[in-house]
Amino acid sequence: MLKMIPELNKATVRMRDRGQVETIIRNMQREGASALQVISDFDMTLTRFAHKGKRCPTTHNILHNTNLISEECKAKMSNLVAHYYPIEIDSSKSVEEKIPHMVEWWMRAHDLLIQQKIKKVQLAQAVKGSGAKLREGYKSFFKVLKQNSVPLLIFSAGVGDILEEVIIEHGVFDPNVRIFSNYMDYDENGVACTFKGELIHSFNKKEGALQNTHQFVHDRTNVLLLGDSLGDLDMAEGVQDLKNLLRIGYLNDKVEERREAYVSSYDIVLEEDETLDVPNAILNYITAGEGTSPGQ
Ligand SMILES: Nc1ccn([C@@H]2O[C@H](COP(=O)(O)O)[C@@H](O)[C@H]2O)c(=O)n1
Repeated sequence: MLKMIPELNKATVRMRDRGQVETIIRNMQREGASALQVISDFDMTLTRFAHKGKRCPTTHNILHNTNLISEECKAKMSNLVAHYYPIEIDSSKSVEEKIPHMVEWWMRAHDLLIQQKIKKVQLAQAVKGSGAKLREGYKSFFKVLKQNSVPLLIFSAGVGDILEEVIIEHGVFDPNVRIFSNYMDYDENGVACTFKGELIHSFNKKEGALQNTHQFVHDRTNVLLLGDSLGDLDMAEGVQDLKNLLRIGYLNDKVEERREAYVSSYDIVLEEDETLDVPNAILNYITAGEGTSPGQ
């Protein structure tokens, strides 16, 4: 197997149980593309965490960086990030402790955004040149999924409207891609007036998945899951009759501090890896020879 997927030997890769990873991948390969679906987080998972030493924006930050937002609002949004992001990634706090803070962060940020009277028609232009970058290797990732008709469910606590613009800008909003996220609602003049539906934040994806099982594809029982937070681990909870689940986690920030928690939770951990090399290699392996029996 390792010969077939040499990317698993990259220095950025950590695995708790290499044998188990190999077994899961082999099972998935045996059943092929027709049994597979991919469920992925978006910000800092499909998008880059950093580029040339600079942090890349999340979907919330993209809006922040545009001229659709006043300077006063930008300052307030920055203060929110400075206060709440350290809580989000604090390995000394439990998820239960973090949740009230996350709800507060998202609600305060969404209130600020709605006060800005953002027009839907301005979003595409605003996203262009915002610095949002999908990870290196994204073209191959989206192409292989599209060519093999493998559904990709993007499950994001970001801003869905912005997320869509980012993947449209990159030319990969393909018919097999479905998005489940926080979307804005617009009034009759096309001005954002509220956020629709239940709020999704980084640590309620399990509840979101269980309450929205219709968002998932049910006849594909093998799932490749990609995330960057411990809150992403349960994104496949909405899939019925799940058979094989391989969870790949990007560990982007505070690596030393969070390594243990990530390695004990994700099957494969990618440390400070700005590429999709490993997911791509696994996808290529699974989809290459449906029904064939690959060598070791
Ligand atoms: N006001 C906010 C709120 C959240 N964030 C970040 O966005 C990420 C959520 O999106 P996923 O696609 O990863 O689910 C989250 O991890 C927060 O750090 C933000 O930048 N601004």
